[in-house]
Amino acid sequence: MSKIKISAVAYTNTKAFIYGLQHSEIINKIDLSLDIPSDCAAKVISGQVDIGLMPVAAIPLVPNANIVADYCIGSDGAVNSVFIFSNVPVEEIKTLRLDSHSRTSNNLAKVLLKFYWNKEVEFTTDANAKTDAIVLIGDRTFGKKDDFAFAYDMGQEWKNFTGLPFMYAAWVSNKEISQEFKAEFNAALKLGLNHRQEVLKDLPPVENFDLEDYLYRKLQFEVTADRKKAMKLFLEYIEHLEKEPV
Ligand SMILES: C=C(O[C@@H]1C=C(C(=O)O)C=C[C@H]1O)C(=O)O
Repeated sequence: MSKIKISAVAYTNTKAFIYGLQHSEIINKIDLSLDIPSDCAAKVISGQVDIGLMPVAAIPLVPNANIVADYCIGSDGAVNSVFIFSNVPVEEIKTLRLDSHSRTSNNLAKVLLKFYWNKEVEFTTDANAKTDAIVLIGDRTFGKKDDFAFAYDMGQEWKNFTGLPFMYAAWVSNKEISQEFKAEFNAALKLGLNHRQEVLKDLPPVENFDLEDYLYRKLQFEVTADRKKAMKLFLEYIEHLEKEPV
């Protein structure tokens, strides 16, 4: 039987899931690659893999997309790894550099700036551009909050805006996946979440960053009804962004 190809995120937020997959029988039935989120998205969209930990903003681009697991990368309020870092308060941001690793958080920044903060901002993907503010996600943000005059946690800002939790990435397939495999996959992800203490033991400490708080409290991993509602609302806002004349 050919193996199911899976692309997972290479960040700390996904370590418990990886632990679960690696400590379950399912590891022999999958081809696992670890990628930055934007590459996860590209691989699921192109069909290079069958399942990916897909940035939710890019789910509409996946042919035959299906969420295949009960677990995700989410938060309810602050997540502590998805930021707008800025030299000026948000009211004064005129230019913002997006993060090439991201699909969801770049769009979340656009949605929040336009619909919550009512700001027209110029966005760039040019890594060398000098801007008032930047989007930064994942491990590269750990312990960096104090390096900037302003750090806006976008999980918290989304909660302030909508009252809802958030879902950054979900396990999405681009083809029919058997119930049997889905059940085994879910069980493996759950096993990983139940072994977060082991995961923590293997992580090198990070200055100015509480990894335990991150893995147990800031990150929330369940695909709940409210998180699905948030995803739907977020995707609607993204559509409105795209319909705006430039
Ligand atoms: C919480 C996070 O969630 C993520 C953010 C993503 C994005 O912005 O596209 C995609 C996957 C997740 O890794 C994070 O990376 O810090």
